[in-house]
Amino acid sequence: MLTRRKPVSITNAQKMLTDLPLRSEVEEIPVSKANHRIVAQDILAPFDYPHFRRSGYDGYAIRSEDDHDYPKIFKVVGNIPAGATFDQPLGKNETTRIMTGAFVPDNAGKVIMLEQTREAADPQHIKIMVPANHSNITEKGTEFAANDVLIKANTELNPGGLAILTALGIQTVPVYRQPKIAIITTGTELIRPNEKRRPGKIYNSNGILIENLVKEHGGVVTENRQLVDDANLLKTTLKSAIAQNDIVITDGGVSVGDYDFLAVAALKSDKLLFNKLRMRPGSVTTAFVQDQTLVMALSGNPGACFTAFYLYVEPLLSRFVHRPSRVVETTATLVAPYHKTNGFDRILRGTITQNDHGYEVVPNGSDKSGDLGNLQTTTCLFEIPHSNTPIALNTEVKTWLLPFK
Ligand SMILES: Nc1nc2c(c(=O)[nH]1)N[C@H]1C(S)=C(S)[C@@H](COP(=O)(O)OP(=O)(O)OC[C@H]3O[C@@H](n4cnc5c(N)ncnc54)[C@H](O)[C@@H]3O)O[C@H]1N2
Ligand code: MOO
Repeated sequence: MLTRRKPVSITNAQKMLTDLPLRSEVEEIPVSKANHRIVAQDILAPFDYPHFRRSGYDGYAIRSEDDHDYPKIFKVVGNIPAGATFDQPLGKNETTRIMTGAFVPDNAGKVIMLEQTREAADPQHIKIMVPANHSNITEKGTEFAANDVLIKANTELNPGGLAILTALGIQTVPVYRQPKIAIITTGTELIRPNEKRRPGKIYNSNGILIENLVKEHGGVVTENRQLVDDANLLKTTLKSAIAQNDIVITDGGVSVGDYDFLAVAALKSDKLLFNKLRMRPGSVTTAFVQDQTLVMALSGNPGACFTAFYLYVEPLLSRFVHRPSRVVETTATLVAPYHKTNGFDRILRGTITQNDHGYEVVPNGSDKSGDLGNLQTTTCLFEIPHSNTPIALNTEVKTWLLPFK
């Protein structure tokens, strides 16, 4: 029997998901594996950085009190390559040859660059021609004092951050655990890429779409199953995916058809959040909680699947790791005509450009739920609000900028 569904606005659906608690946890992982992970607490410097005085140039280290009356001959009492140390204090008008990055003797106050020196008659001596304007020494603790914050909590690490941690001798870092995501695509019409094309069958494009969207946004895909439409098979697959993952994403079988078994699972679930949205494409997007695990049931239509991923799933993946959503909501001026009217808010795949006045948006080809030709080139989604009359040109429309585009 057909059950009437209660349509929910995009904003309300997003709020229902935002209010849902997620199982965020912290784990300690090697810094070498932490690129793009979100740091779970302030990371403090374990020591002053640099932790010894370092020469900024290849040259000669001298005492500050000898730094006058040039040109002047100094006695060379040592040679300090990078990586070595030098314990003996410099005496009056004594110097040591020193290389960039090398340990500066404790009582040296300056490094004179090689270019400002000349060989003396005696190889044990060097002639320094002019004074240096700067000490040319990087003092201990110049960049960080011990206990300074190196990386703030909730920061996404990047290669630069990994370098900072490594320079400070930090080998592991506490980060938010990545959400474990199971993907279940459904449909007896689906075939795999290596299968022969035949009438009635289509290649499963949403499976690879969702898997890579999830990975791009920091989820770990634990399984990506493709099921024929079979109520029992779905039931057992769903049960095991729910038990082992933080979020389960399903695709297809969520409308009102004879084989739409996900729609049935949603109605029987512990908590149905929504199974009809006031938006198109993606009106059938459904969310429910079963055994404390969220199931996001996306439409089988590729355009709807793509749209709903960005509006509902990406924010969940970001929130799981305490990162702001990468789908940035803004407004843009609609600068191409759009004549269709809709009872539901229509979300168009668009192309965004920025000029001195702000963003401008135009539809990027088809707005059809079942079309996928524009998924590669779409840079934003934007909303044509429901109305009986066509939207006027140059109206400001709600727009979501898509990441990785
Ligand atoms: N009587 C009604 N029929 C439909 C309604 C309705 O309200 N009443 N809603 C329509 C809308 S809107 C949508 S959207 C679709 C949603 O259907 P489902 O989410 O249940 O998805 P399916 O029926 O399984 O498939 C829809 C479409 O997408 C193709 N598909 C499915 N899986 C994949 C995949 N992995 N990769 C690529 N393409 C896929 C599938 O073959 C269908 O063509 O329902 C309308 N019907
Ligand atoms: O719900 Mo469908 O995705 O509008 O076309």
